[in-house]
Amino acid sequence: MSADLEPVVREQQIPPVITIDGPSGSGKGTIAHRLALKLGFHVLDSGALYRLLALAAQQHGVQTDNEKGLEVLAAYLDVQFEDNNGEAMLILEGEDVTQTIRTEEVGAAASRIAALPGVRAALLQRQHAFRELPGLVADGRDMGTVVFPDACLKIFLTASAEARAERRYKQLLQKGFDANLAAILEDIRARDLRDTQRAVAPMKPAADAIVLDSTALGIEAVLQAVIASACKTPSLRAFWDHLGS
Ligand SMILES: Nc1ncnc2c1ncn2[C@@H]1O[C@H](COP(=O)(O)OP(=O)(O)OP(=O)(O)O)[C@@H](O)[C@H]1O
Ligand SMILES: Nc1ccn([C@H]2C[C@H](O)[C@@H](COP(=O)(O)O)O2)c(=O)n1
Repeated sequence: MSADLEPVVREQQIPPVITIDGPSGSGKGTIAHRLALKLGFHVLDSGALYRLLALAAQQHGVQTDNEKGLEVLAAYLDVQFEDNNGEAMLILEGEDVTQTIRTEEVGAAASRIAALPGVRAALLQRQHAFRELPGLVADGRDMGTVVFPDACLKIFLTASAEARAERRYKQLLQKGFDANLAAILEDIRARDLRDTQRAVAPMKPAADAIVLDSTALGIEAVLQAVIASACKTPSLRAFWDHLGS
């Protein structure tokens, strides 16, 4: 943090939170990181926590419907989020699993265990712990509705399932993986359905969220739209004034 930003940060009693919720591939993670970098805020990728728990369950032979077993695993989950030249490095029980947790298989397992109320409750405190000065940008499905209902700015980022599948397809090809667009679209639709239809903390925009459809918008245009909303948010004003000066 630069020395001249210190008085701005000292004025904040409770660290401000910006939430970015939305379905898989809507661009939440990309926008959350870009925005956090601009503001010098921390980042919470809450989906990564569900993915880490799903992977740990797989490694320890805990079934995705074993709620009690998953709750215990969540309570003792040994994870670290480390910074690797500006990129998050995810360590599970001492092993770098940054890439391993990004497969569609782990994503689908994460979506299944995320429907269990005990699992969500067990991960709540870990998510709250990310709220530190100078502030936090949190992305997920229920950041604005359940985890940080008092967030000063709530964005719900969406896009058509087709556009999201296309983005994921390109991302996989860029990383050198084999990919099948039709299969990705099917996975995305199945995940949307599970994430929106579950009884507890379903994915939906908070009543006070700004809904942004990025189907026809590039990353830079989405970032500018979010920044425009952030500039109008009173508790973030001092940060933007500082950045502009
Ligand atoms: N507006 C956009 N236009 C085109 N591509 C985009 C846009 N936003 C994000 N992308 C690309 O789409 C891919 C998925 O983005 P990202 O990982 O940020 O989505 P996400 O919502 O966080 O997904 P998940 O919930 O599955 O983690 C990335 O390759 C990213 O560069
Ligand atoms: N706040 C959150 C974040 C994630 N999940 C679940 C549902 C998702 O399908 C899965 C993986 O998330 P992703 O990494 O794709 O963002 O985890 C959730 O229920 N609540």
